[in-house]
Amino acid sequence: MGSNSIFEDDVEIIRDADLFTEEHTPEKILCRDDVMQDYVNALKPVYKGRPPRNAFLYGDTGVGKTAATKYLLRELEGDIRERNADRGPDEQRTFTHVRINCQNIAPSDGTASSYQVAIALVNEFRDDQIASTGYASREVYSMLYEELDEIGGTVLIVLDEVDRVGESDTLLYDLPRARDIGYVEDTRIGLIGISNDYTFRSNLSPKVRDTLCETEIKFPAYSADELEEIIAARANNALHDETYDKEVLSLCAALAMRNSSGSARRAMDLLKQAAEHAENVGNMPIKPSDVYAAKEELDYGDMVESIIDQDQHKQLIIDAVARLETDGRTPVRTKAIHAIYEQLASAAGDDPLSQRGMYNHLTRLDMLGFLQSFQNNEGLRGGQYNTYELSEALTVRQVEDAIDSSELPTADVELDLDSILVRAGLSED
Ligand SMILES: Nc1ncnc2c1ncn2[C@@H]1O[C@H](COP(=O)(O)OP(=O)(O)OP(=O)(O)O)[C@@H](O)[C@H]1O
Repeated sequence: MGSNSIFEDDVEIIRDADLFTEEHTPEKILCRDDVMQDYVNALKPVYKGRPPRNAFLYGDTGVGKTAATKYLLRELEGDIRERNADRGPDEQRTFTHVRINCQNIAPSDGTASSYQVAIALVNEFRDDQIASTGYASREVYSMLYEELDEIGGTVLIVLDEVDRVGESDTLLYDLPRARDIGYVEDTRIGLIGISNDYTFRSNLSPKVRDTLCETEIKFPAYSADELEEIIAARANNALHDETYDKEVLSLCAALAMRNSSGSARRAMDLLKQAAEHAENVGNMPIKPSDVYAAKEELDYGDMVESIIDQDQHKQLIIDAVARLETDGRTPVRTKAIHAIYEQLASAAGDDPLSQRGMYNHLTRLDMLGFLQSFQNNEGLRGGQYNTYELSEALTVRQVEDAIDSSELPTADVELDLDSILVRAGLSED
């Protein structure tokens, strides 16, 4: 059944790519027995038709918080449905759950307000969506409680990345109390907050903390063996038989352990990317070299992403240093970086920061590992000064990719570095 399509590979390794997506909920949650038992206990009241408990789940990225939540909510829903099937109309239990990722509704460099979370929740419940601005807060909250009241039974609201909910955490306080306060009559509301920010809990106002953290469940990082077990189970369904061996799985687990502090997501991404790499180059089975290539590709993308996550000033400074680097002028002094940065900021329609203002960002970029600094000492005459270049972890191409992908209009701006530097009173060298 061969195909002549140019899109066909000689070898096919991936059987079901959907199993590698974030949307996929695993059939089983492996290696999490203790945690799962605590979580099951926290959800039992819902099954029994009692007032729900609120819960706060925390742990590093990729340790199964979301997967465990999606899995248990699915189980809970199924078990309640089964239970209802055996009971009469008076004994039916209604259970509804929604999950919002607060990161998706927060602006890129800020936090989501209670107002924005409320709008997102209203839109989860309604077919006719409301706009994200233009309503008075009171109006939005009353729409939300109206919707919740109409649903009845128990409603569990899962707020993933709950640390992205900002200072005004009214909603986190009000939602679990809605019935006591009288905002809703019949519906019982439970809140599940998920976070990988350890400081978030202690920053909550005490009254919110006491409610949300009624049950706290800590998800520890996985060991390399656990990571291997988790990806082996996924590989079993997602990849064709005999396209991979234990060595490849161990390598993915070890690299995820070493570079990404026990993240199952990283181990999974490495395996998927290695499988794709093997298909592209025609390796069968997957080789360790495919895994290393996958690691390179993922690291490359991570760095680009983390530049995109920086605020505009920092992106422009990195862009300025990259341009100086392309021109062979790095390591370079602050004044020269500022001269180029100033032009880029103006081109981007930004008010350029003063050299001093920019310097704070520059030292931060050095600390964050985007830039590398050198201390120079020219004695009494020259004094002490720093010079900068892109850090070893960062290439000019990555910076260009990041600037291209972010919404900065400077990607196409050509600068004549020579004349800018001369104008700034900086000689050629
Ligand atoms: N114990 C497990 N068994 C099976 N799959 C798992 C397990 N833990 C994690 N995974 C898988 O690893 C990936 C990352 O897990 P998940 O999204 O649950 O992490 P998280 O802790 O919620 O991370 P984040 O804080 O970044 O959202 C998902 O593809 C998930 O299916």
